[in-house]
Amino acid sequence: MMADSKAKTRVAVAGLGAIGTDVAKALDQGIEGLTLVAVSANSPDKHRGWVAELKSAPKLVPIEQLAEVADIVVECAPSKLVRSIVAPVVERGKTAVVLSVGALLQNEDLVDLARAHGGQIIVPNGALIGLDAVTAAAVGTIHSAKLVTRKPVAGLVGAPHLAENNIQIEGITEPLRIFEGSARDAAKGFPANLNVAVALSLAGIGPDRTRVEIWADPTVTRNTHRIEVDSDSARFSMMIENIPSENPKTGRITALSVIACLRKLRASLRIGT
Ligand SMILES: NC(=O)C1=CN([C@@H]2O[C@H](COP(=O)(O)OP(=O)(O)OC[C@H]3O[C@@H](n4cnc5c(N)ncnc54)[C@H](O)[C@@H]3O)[C@@H](O)[C@H]2O)C=CC1
Ligand SMILES: O=C([O-])CC(=O)C(=O)O
Repeated sequence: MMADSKAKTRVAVAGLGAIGTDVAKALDQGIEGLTLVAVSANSPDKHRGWVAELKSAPKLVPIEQLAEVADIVVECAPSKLVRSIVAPVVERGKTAVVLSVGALLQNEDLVDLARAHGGQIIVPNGALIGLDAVTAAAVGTIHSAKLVTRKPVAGLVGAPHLAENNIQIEGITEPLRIFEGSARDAAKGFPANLNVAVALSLAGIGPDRTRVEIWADPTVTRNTHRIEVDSDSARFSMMIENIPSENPKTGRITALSVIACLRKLRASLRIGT
């Protein structure tokens, strides 16, 4: 017998930008076992038209209300809002899917909060490749983990690290290494660009031991991430070249990764860790 809508897990999307819009539309198109019940936007009036036309017609509510109406809240908002979106969710023993992973480092107690209340924080692969292999290797011992990111200039402008260190990238004609250091420092210096570094570090050996290099590269049109991991079970390196979405800082595959992650939650066949 088919499960009726009452048996479906209720999902809400916080932030209707490059990622959130695609995720909300995919949920509305149908994901096994899930139903879209609410969305949040900074300027609700801008979104009222298309949201009302969705089959599910989710409510447009402020982020503070999402945890009350949904079982799963997908955070796709600016990183400064992570705490206000995620805390009420995990406090109720519910699930938060977090995209602004970089901000988890300044809000590590959210994980404790989730543990204390039986909630869960899920970090999808997002724009990165290989977190399944990294989490598997981390069951054993990872000796080293490194991320090398190359982005077109448009994917990096405005990052605090550039202003703080007086680094000019507009108009460069050759690749320029603009950062080398830990994932923790990469997240501070590039809060809207380097969620991938923090995701890799949380999957593996943590933000202080995970090394990161960032290049502003006028020769690439894609956000390119290469991970290199050496462990007692395997050595691997993988590269992903992301086509930017309408937000040049965000790869198109990020929203697809969230959709794939949501599909896995209730799918009858689940592939990959
Ligand atoms: N984990 C990963 O691999 C990746 C993570 N990200 C991160 O995911 C987050 C979302 O990324 P994008 O969708 O590209 O950003 P975006 O800037 O396109 O969208 C964010 C949306 O949140 C909205 N917003 C702002 N204040 C709000 C409020 N008070 N209530 C509701 N909505 C509000 C904005 O108006 C905007 O539409 C960012 O923090 C980004 O850094 C981005 C790419 C990859
Ligand atoms: O890590 C991020 O925040 C975004 C990113 O590099 C990408 O989309 O390729």
